[in-house]
Amino acid sequence: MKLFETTATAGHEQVLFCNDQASGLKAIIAIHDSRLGAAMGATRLWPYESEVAALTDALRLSRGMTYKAACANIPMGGGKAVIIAKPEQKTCELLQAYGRFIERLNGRFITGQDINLTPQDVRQINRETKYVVGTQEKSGGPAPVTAIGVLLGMKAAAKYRFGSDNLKGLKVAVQGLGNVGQHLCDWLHQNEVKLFVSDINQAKVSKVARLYGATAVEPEQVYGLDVDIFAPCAMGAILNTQTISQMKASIIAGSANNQLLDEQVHGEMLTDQNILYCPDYVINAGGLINVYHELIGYQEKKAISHVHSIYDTLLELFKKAETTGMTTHKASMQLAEERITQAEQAQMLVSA
Ligand SMILES: NC(=O)c1ccc[n+]([C@@H]2O[C@H](COP(=O)([O-])OP(=O)(O)OC[C@H]3O[C@@H](n4cnc5c(N)ncnc54)[C@H](O)[C@@H]3O)[C@@H](O)[C@H]2O)c1
Ligand SMILES: N[C@@H](Cc1c[nH]c2ccccc12)C(=O)O
Repeated sequence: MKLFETTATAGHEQVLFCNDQASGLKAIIAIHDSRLGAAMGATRLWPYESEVAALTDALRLSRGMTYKAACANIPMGGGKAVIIAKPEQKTCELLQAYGRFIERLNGRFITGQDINLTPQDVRQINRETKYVVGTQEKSGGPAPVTAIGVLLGMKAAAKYRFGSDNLKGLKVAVQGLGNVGQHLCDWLHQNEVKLFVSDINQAKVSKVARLYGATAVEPEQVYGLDVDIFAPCAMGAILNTQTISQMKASIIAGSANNQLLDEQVHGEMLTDQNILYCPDYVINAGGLINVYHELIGYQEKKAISHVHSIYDTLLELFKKAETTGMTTHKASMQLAEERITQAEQAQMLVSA
């Protein structure tokens, strides 16, 4: 892998490889763009099969965070960190060593909880650095608010595609019943949708099926279901040639990051199949919005009202994509770039 070429192509500013021999920590912190402010991005712990896979994940996710912040009108940059480890290799020493690396960045990178980190783990990191947001004690954890954003995004898509944002009676399939997925199912149940759910964890499927009268579906069957909306809330790269070719849904609206395996190829494939795709970093920005509000003095009402902007942003993007003929993904990238340039110019005017 050509490191400088790869990182420069996607516009990354800085990538840090963190080694701590004593605790065995191996982490990568990717700062994609800090033109508008410190780079924000949660930390994921994952037993990557190779270092290249870890770096690739950090690079893709950090770039997504820049676009997520820009589309949500958050004056911050984008970053992401990955710790290469199995969950059972997590120790207090390892997390604290990681915290010291964050602290040394002196506020250039602000992080928090992502996959395989618990609130207790974040507390360990927090012992060594103040640059942590999204804890239970502060804004209360991002997942419930992410789910609200996804629900609003789904409503915007239904409005655009079906003429009404009332979801009642629509068939919705949710893939992944984790922190976000379960909150989303609760909202969807309240909105009287016909719910189909899948997860690789059978206990979660049984719980959600029982709570909300949802129909349980085998993980591999979720793509071909005859539903109106597909909500991917598990892992990335699930929108690929094999899965898209099975799809009957008219709308894709879910929380997972990096849903498109190949942004261009699979973005276009969705358009060709007349499937309205809600760009992941636009619809799943609720969590980022919520933790960002900690930095400006957290008030729940203000944070939720900010999350409501996801609805209008998506409607704007759907229109832009339709009138220009570009994919919704491309339209959202353009919107992000435009907002970053505008905000940068405004900052230059203020400092001149
Ligand atoms: N938590 C947030 O606030 C937030 C914000 C933005 C984006 N996201 C993204 O949303 C997704 C879900 O986040 P989360 O916090 O709920 O994670 P989570 O780890 O709590 O839940 C993920 C769920 O997906 C299931 N899963 C894994 N592989 C699967 C498969 N092949 N088929 C079906 N289910 C599978 C897991 O068993 C788990 O229940 C992730 O991609 C995450 O990056 C989360
Ligand atoms: N992980 C979330 C947002 C998030 C949660 N906690 C954080 C802490 C810092 C920065 C971002 C976050 C996302 O992908 O959007």
